[in-house]
Amino acid sequence: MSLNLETRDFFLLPLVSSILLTIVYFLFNEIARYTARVKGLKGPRGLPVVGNLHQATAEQHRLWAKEYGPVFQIQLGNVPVVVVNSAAAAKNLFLTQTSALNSRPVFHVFHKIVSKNVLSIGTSPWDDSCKRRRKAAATALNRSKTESYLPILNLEVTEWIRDLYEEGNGGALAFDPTDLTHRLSLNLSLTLNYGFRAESTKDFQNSPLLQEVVHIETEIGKLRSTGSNYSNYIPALRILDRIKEILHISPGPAYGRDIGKRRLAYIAFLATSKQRISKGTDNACIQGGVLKDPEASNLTEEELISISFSMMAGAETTTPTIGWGILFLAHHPDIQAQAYNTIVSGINPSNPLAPGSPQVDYLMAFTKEIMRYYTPLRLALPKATSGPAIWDGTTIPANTMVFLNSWSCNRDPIPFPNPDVFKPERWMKKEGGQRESLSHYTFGYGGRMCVASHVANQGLYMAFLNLVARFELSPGDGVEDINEGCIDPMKGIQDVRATRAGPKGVKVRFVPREGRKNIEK
Ligand code: HEM
Repeated sequence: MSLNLETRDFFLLPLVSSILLTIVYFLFNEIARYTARVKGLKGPRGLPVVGNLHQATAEQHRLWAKEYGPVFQIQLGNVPVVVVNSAAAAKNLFLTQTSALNSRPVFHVFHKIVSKNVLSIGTSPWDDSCKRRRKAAATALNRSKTESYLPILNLEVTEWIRDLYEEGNGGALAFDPTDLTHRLSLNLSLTLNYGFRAESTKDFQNSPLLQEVVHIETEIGKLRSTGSNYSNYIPALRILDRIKEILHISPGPAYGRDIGKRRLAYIAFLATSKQRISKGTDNACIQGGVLKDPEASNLTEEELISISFSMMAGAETTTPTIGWGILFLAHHPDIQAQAYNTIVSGINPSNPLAPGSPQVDYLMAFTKEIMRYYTPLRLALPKATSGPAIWDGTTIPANTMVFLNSWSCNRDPIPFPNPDVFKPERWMKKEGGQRESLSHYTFGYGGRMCVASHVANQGLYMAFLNLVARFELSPGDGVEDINEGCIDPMKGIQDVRATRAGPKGVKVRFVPREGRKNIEK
């Protein structure tokens, strides 16, 4: 009998102590979570331990703004996050108080495991080095430099059009264009950044380095994601991850470390750029611009690599934006016809990119409206306060994480009346030209806004312009292809928790307007 009791105690004691320890941990953790909140700012509290982690989507934040006001706080595990949801609030915080809201948060997974040594600009907290890197990249990508990149954009878009023609067998077959669009985006990033590209689809598929870049960028996107990677917000999960790694149950942090190391292979691109510049055989490109800029001569090797990382990350956002645009056009023959008619009436439709061709206002307005309506980066990139900021009398302390809900700002009825209606005309002046005073929030806002907005905007415009001028688009024949839900910015989204809001891959038919001749021009 006594032996039995001892045996039971042997098993009971550790069990009871671990249950007690867990309870104590949860109690202390809940106190920590409670005290971490921004004092005086309303917001949903969510569940114990996870807070609002399971609800953290841009659309949910937009709905909460109706209840808690345009600026409120959520809690991701232990971390309070201030969410900014209206155009006026964004102006008040990110523009009027820029210096307090210029930083980026430090995440456990990305900053301490994946990218310990070199950070891209978009993930760097604000300091002198970040300032230098951002200035160098912004100079190489400003409005006037964008002009020198037009031939690159033209070449890539023309190749993409040819690919769409070939893949669809001249309009006979419907197909999902995501892969081809991804290649366009990646080639754009490579050429813009380093001045060289994959010459053909074959080159692209056969190059282990390019295939590696595609894989690494996709994985980096996941490891950077603010909506997943729960160990960023729940410290206990970090211990569990480590245990799983030691017991070989899952790769755990080792996977992130490996991806981070493999990303450093992009140094090979940088070395090629440098060689070409020293031989005088370089083409206009961002790295060339940075390397030749006397003001950027003090950049260290790590800072140059950081700029490379930042440029490659941009490719990931171009693909979903073009993806939505293609689907929208395929399902809206009316808008397609209007866009085509404005091209025909304005410039030669078979060569809309001829040098000197005037900008087609309706197509530029269409480009902006696609960006507003779908908002591919719905929570922009996470920001952090570098000093105290004030909202409506409440102090948001330094080192608080802040989300700009671009999706919600783009649905703000004050700058955008009837925000749920797709209306390119909202961007155009009655007397012609664009309404320069109006801007969407898709490139972010304030001191850390996208440095490549001019180039990205021009690239998207050229893609849509060529698409409409060359093809008549229509949905494929499958049930999913014709379902109108696929162009709904909420129902049609591939993964609502992903950082980038891309469409589900559905099929589209690209029928050439004037047959092969038009494509070859
Ligand atoms: C459709 C295309 C693109 C969209 C929608 C987009 C959007 C954004 C957004 C929302 C941010 C964060 C802004 C903020 O925090 O306020 C950002 C930052 C950034 N983007 Fe883009 N981007 C695009 C293309 C690109 C491209 C092609 C490049 C590079 C060539 C690029 C380079 C950057 C960099 C370096 C930053 C970090 C800026 C900083 O932290 O100071 N982006 N972008």
